[in-house]
Amino acid sequence: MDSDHMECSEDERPPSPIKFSGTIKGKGKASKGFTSQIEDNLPWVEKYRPQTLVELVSHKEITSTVERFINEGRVPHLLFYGPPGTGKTSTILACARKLYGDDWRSMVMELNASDERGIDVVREQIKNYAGTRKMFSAGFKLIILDEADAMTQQAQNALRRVVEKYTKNVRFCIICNYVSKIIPALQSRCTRFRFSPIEQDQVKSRLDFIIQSEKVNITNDGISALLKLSGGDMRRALNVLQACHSAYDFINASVVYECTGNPEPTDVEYIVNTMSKDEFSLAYSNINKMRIEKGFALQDIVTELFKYFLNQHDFPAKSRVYFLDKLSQVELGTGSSEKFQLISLLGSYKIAIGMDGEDMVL
Ligand SMILES: Nc1ncnc2c1ncn2[C@@H]1O[C@H](COP(=O)(O)OP(=O)(O)OP(=O)(O)O)[C@@H](O)[C@H]1O
Repeated sequence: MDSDHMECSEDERPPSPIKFSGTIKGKGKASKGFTSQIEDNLPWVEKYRPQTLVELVSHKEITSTVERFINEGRVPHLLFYGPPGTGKTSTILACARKLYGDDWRSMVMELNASDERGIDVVREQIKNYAGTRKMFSAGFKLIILDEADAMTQQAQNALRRVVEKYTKNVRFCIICNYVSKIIPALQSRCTRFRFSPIEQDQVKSRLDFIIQSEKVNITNDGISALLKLSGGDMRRALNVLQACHSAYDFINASVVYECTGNPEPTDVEYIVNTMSKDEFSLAYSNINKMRIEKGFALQDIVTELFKYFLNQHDFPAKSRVYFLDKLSQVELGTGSSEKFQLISLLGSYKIAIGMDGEDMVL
């Protein structure tokens, strides 16, 4: 069965002004016991990683299919793909717990395929691990191969033979963001499951639970901003929430935007205003000044403008299509000078609003 659910989308996030270190301290919890203190210091993504398939708030069709494989004792090699933070690793770890119970760690080997030591080391580890045969309740061991899309074609070809050779006593779960980077021969040996960005209401239900458990003081508009910025990436939602909670006693939308370094809706309005009303060089210096003062990456401005104009139905359709196209070109050009990109963005906007002629239907 092939459960394809979405296209992978690139997700390059800007550096956040308040960096999430993973060692954020709990607030006012010094009197707690040692175990609680360790728990308090855990990143929430780990503290609240679902332990069972039922606890996963999304992709129920995937979890129920995999659960059926486990119950029927017919687990195939698996290929989980999709954008970051959508529960691929959490799902396979929950499967491991279901398969092996409390002893799951001794039955599972987790490898990062992008490991700098290269495929030879990875292959050697797999061989050593897969080659040792034991009797287990499930009858096979599990090897989780994360970030498999970072492997070269050559390495993937080598892996193909390893998968074949040890199928008797090992199941592989290959995890990646971009399935197109996995060679067809490896794909065809696996049952593929596509993890789409998590629905907003599902992210919200998990956030609500954690907000209550951690007694986070957050407004509704703060939660909405979190949902909007996370774009279906649960890891990002939890990391930003924890970073905000550790830095502020009270969280609203502004705090969330400040924490992530993303432009607020009022900033976007300001940018659109100056682009529309001011002449080229003044608009350029206004946006540049704001960008430097507020520490925005140009890519974030581009992303926000893209979302803004996508829904700007008052804007003539022809101009809108032209500008959206130019925005995506600027986005693709990330890495070149931000100054030139901003000039190009502004120039495209001026051309777009100067466009006459018949309108198009979008
Ligand atoms: N469906 C879900 N239900 C509840 N929490 C989730 C879910 N998916 C993800 N999370 C939370 O987000 C964190 C990151 O998820 P996970 O590591 O499973 O993502 P991933 O898809 O493997 O990401 P990547 O591709 O970056 O490795 C988890 O630790 C968990 O806290």
